Amino acid sequence: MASSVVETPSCNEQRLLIVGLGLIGGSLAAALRASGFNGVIVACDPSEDEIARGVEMGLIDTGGVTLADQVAGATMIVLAVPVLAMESVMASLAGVLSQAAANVVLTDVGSTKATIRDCAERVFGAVPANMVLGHPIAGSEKSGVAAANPRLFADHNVILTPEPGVDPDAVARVRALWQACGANVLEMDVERHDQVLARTSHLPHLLAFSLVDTLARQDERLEIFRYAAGGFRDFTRIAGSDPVMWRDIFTANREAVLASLDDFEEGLAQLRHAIERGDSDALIATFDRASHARHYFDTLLNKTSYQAEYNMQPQGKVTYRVRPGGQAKGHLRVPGDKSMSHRSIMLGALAQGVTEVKGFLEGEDSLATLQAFREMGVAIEGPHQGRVTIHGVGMKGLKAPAGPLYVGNSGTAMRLFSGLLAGQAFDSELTGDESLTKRPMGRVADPLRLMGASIETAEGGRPPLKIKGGAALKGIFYDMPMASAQVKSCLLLAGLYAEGETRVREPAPTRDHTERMLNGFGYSVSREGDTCWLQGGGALSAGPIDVPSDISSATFFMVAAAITPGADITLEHVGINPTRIGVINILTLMGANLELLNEAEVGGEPVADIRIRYAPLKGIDIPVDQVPLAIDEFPALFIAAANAAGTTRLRGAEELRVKESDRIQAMADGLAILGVEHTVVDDGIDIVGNANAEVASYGGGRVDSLGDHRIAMAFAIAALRASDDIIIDDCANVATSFPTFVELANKIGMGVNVEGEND
Ligand SMILES: O=C(O)C1=C[C@@H](OP(=O)(O)O)[C@@H](O)[C@H](O)C1
Ligand SMILES: C=C(OP(=O)(O)O)C(=O)O
Repeated sequence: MASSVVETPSCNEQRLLIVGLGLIGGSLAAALRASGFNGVIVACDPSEDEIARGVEMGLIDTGGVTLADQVAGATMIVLAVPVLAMESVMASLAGVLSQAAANVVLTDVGSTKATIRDCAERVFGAVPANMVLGHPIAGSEKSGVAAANPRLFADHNVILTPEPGVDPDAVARVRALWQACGANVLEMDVERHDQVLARTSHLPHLLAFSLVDTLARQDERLEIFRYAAGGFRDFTRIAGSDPVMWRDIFTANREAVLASLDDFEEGLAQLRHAIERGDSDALIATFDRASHARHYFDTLLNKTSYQAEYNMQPQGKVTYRVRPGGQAKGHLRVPGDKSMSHRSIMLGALAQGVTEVKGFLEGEDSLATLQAFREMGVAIEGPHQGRVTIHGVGMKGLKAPAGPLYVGNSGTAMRLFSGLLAGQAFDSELTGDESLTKRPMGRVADPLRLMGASIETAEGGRPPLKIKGGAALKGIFYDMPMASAQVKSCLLLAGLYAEGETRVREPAPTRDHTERMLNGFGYSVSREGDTCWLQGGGALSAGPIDVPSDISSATFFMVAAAITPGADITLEHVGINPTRIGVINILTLMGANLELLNEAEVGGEPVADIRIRYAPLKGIDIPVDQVPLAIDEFPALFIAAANAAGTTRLRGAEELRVKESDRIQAMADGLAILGVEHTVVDDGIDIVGNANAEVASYGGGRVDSLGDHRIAMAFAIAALRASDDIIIDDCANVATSFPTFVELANKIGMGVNVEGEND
């Protein structure tokens, strides 16, 4: 991997004047000095002692107490005085500014921006074109120049809030000033800045001041402080901050702080009420939500979350570089089934009682579903190593979420949620990531409307979905135009809330986890032939759920073994529900050596260990009735086809075009790069395989997964039989369904390297 040297941007001001030599002003001087700044640094402060200390510490060249004496020749002036002193300092400055350099730029470090903009307007008539308001988000409970710290701004954010008419060159120079101190510089408008800061900084300071003051006023204060341990210390460190500065901030940012205090008081009142009532579910729900949010915040800070990675690298620039060849050997347990993981949370939340789930998939898709229920007031503990405890709220116990529910990359979640939310008393909105935003939702919105739901979609029936609460749903008979378990499940979930019977006919069998799990929760779902139905108005009762390993994830290793001479892989405890085993049937038809061992039934779902050893494959016409039973497995099966003797033909698979990507085209594009002969048709593809075990089946090259997890993993497996490296772009989404894929791939003897954008 190439290493990259990041150079610290330099600040080229000739003479910097810092007005107010406290912690921030002093640290700015210290940071500039440490960066090798070549200009002169002067300071003005009402305290002669502070100036003398600044000189003695080597932070400033010179300084004094009168602004008029310091301003001559300044190319940049930084106002680092308390917020409420800002206006008088600006007024003094206005009188002497003509002595500064002709190209002087003014900036400030005030923690509130609307008041400072108002001061500038009063003093100068308007914010001058050479004035860039700014705020370094860094501080310390210490004050005074003696506490100056050259690293105070390193890796911290500095928010600039330039007015629309400000000179872009002035903005660039202030940006360079802070970048030289190691800060990340952002821009936003004044109002947004003040709201954000009220919530993230001012409110926590207010609470810390208040808590310490309340305790300190109680009689046994000495006793209390003597015993005060970690919790008190962690929560109240910032109560030691400069009182004058904070008085000024709360005076200046009054409106935004009061609004955030209102929200906080409401939350606190709810907690108080829960404690009074002894409502342990409400307490767990709040604490779990907060604890999860706090951990998520940590992953954002440490940049370990897929979401963070994805947000910070908008093109999802995680690349796999997979070495050609390698082995496929070992015993593996792939993570829990994604379809069942979503459903376990949904039904557990609506049940009476506590549902214990084991084997839950800790992938981004099912975690997003879990979080969405927390946002609707459901107490959920975990996941801890696949274990989740859901404190069901009953069919009518969900609460209106505070904002849109974000379901990430998951079509399953959005479609199942739409049915479930159509039956609620409250309005809701469903949003997702960029890929999900392109997927068709008319297939659920249309039949839900027939049931009486009121749903708005974006143009072309795409997300977001806005669902009106309080609709009186009526059961319908729906003859599905496509074989989709998501549409069927959506309607069954809406049917729980509908009057009468909801019946769904499917044109071909699709996965039946919703029906099985509803039955497992004591809610009767009937089936006759291709039609299933339920009566609305019943209740669910909680019970344990054992989620088996996901056959869709296991597929990548089944194909790995099927194409690699000498391979022998056993996949443990895999779900082999008859509506999911298309991949087993298709690989067997192609000649794969595949055995099911230790067959058993857990929680209403059949499971087995799957052992697969290398045997030469042959091309086949894939039976059309197997298509819905293997719908997510085709990207991997295309790689099997590329290694089989002769042609494999797939038809009747137009649904592949509306998954996380157009999977027919995405695979065809990648196969073309590897040099695999193929022909694309509307509803399928013909792939001509190379099946000589002695030589590689195709070349290497760089393919684009288009952010689709299954495309990424399919091409990774393909490398086992390639002649050269396969480099796969845009792989961050593998974390949605199979977070441990790379680890397991390397465990069986493949060589997958994960490269980030800067490698
Ligand atoms: O119901 C489910 O959990 C799923 C159904 C299938 O989608 P369709 O119903 O759109 O075929 C499948 O592709 C998806 O990964 C999961
Ligand atoms: C199609 C898939 O999932 P979803 O529809 O839930 O996004 C998949 O996992 O392959």
